[in-house]
Amino acid sequence: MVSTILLAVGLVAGWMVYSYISGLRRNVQIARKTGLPYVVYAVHPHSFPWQLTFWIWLPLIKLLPKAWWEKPMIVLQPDWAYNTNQEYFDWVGSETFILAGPDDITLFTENPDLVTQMCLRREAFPKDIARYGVLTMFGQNVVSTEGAIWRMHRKVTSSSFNEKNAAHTFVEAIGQTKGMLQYYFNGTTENKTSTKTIKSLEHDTMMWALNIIGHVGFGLRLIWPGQKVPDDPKLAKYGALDPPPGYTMTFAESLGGLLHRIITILLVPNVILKILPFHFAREAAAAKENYYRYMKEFLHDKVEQVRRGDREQEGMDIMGQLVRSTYEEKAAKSNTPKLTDDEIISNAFIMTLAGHETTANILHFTLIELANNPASQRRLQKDVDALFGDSDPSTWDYEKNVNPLLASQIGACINETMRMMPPVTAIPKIVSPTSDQAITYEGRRIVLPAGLSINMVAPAIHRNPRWWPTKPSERTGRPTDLDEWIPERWYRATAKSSNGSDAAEDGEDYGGFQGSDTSASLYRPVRGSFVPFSDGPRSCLGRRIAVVELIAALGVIFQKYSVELAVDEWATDEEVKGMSAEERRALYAKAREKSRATVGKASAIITLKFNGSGQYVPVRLVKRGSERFVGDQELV
Ligand code: HEM
Repeated sequence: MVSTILLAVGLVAGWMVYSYISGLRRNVQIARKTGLPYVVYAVHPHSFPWQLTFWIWLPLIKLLPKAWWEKPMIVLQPDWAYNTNQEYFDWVGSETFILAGPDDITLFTENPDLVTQMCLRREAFPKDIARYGVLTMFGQNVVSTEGAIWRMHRKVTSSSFNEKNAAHTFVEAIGQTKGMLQYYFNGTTENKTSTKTIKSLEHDTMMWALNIIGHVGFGLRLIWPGQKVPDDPKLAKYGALDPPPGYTMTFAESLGGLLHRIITILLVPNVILKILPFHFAREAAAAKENYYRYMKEFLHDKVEQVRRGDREQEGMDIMGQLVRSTYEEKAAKSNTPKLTDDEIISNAFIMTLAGHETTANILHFTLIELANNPASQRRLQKDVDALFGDSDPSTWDYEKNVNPLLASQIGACINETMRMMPPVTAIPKIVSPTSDQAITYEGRRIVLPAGLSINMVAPAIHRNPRWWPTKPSERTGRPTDLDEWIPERWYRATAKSSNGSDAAEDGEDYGGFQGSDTSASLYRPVRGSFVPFSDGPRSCLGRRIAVVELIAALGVIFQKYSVELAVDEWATDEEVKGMSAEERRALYAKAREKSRATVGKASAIITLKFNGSGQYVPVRLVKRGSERFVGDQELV
């Protein structure tokens, strides 16, 4: 008996060693055959065992002499792309390389030409949808599918993304930003010169973006604390600040909980989560149950509305579009593939998620960076004054103002935040599983094997000094200023030379906004070197909506207010009042140093943010003219 067990254990161990060695050999051969630079690792950073246990191994590896691990270990760390940017590519000495491990092999690139080829040739380089399993908890959707199924999801979802709805979004974003200001100033912005210290900016910008997409996308009226709940009982259910009867969470809480615990929810079935003796597990299960129930009822109401032939008068009515594609009489009778109820809910979920977290992160980081960079903030206010003067934001006209806003310091700041902190840090593609694909790289023809994983490393692409105009940093003395948030770089002249990409669009209309992501009056990056929204057929469907929300919010906030870092950690308000200019300058420098360090610790769980890690940058909104720090040109 014992010998049988020993034999079985020996066989399993032998098989594991054999698979490990043969897997590693095979992947190294594949990497070598491409002719691209490659690195070999005993463990692949994307492998499941490593992702689960890296926190045990990394400190142990660090016990070895630093020279052995310092550079090679970069790529094994989560968020290396954001935390170390160019460093690993510099160490490998190439803008593109292959990492071969025993159980996986991936091509990493920060080369704009390659990025463009891979984004535009959708069938040759489809999306690596296996990486999006996390977003399919309710069913398949436009983000998580490929091929013919994706076309069906895209066709149904894209029709709402037009300029009429962008204009509607502009108005709603103005209203929600006013709501946020009222909330910060406890109901009245009239006589107060400053808010209290705000520690919840990440949460509040999420709420701002959720309220906008909730209304524009789904016709829901989500509100700020202190605002009136809508009279319509159906709408009141989603906007309520306390859970309505039959629910244990508000709609916003259920979505927030779902996003906060998304990995737990994906890995552990709800029946188990519910019986686990941990608060976070029960909270995760409750969030999923509550959200699913809200959406089921919402779906049910929409189906009834569609059957009655009613249509929303304004807004994108994303749920209506989804429901009509399946339930409208004509669609119901046809034999074309249709979305199931769970796929409708899944698409609604993904639109809500994609439509709020990303945009919120950009507003959050832009506000922090404007507080860190008072001169840039003053320039932004000058542009807002020139565009709008004292006029009431409710009278601002979308068509007249959208291009001037995008061409102003507001556009420059948004671009700069998306360059430095792209919400989606890794854009995953794969070489078509059915055939090898040739690419042109640095003038050479390279053949990539079918099925190879590809990772486009957005933060590195955005900071690559070969493709971005740069100069030595005035602040740090480093040879490039690309690791610093400097919106003024967007006023540099656009270089005539391109990266010579010969990749062409396939000419098909995949819906959504067709124009450029950045203003023609600002610096135009080489194609493929600025991809916060990706590029080509699978690029972001909501990019116009996102940018419109952001320009509206920054316009409204900075017309009347400035944003400053709070310094409570070092000095009371009374102490600040008594300080000399020199002392205030030193104090603000300390706050800026801490703020920059905190922003540097952001991590990418779905999108780049603080991810509930307890980190925050404290700020205050101050009426213009009453600033303690940022209004003083001599100071900063
Ligand atoms: C600053 C804000 C935003 C950023 C940086 C951003 C970024 C991105 C990126 C990089 C992708 C491609 C992901 C990939 O290929 O793996 C994407 C896809 C997508 N985004 Fe956004 N996004 C933003 C806002 C929005 C908004 C507001 C919406 C909707 C209201 C939205 C809806 C979508 C959808 C539906 C897709 C999938 C498109 C497809 O695969 O056909 N996004 N986004």
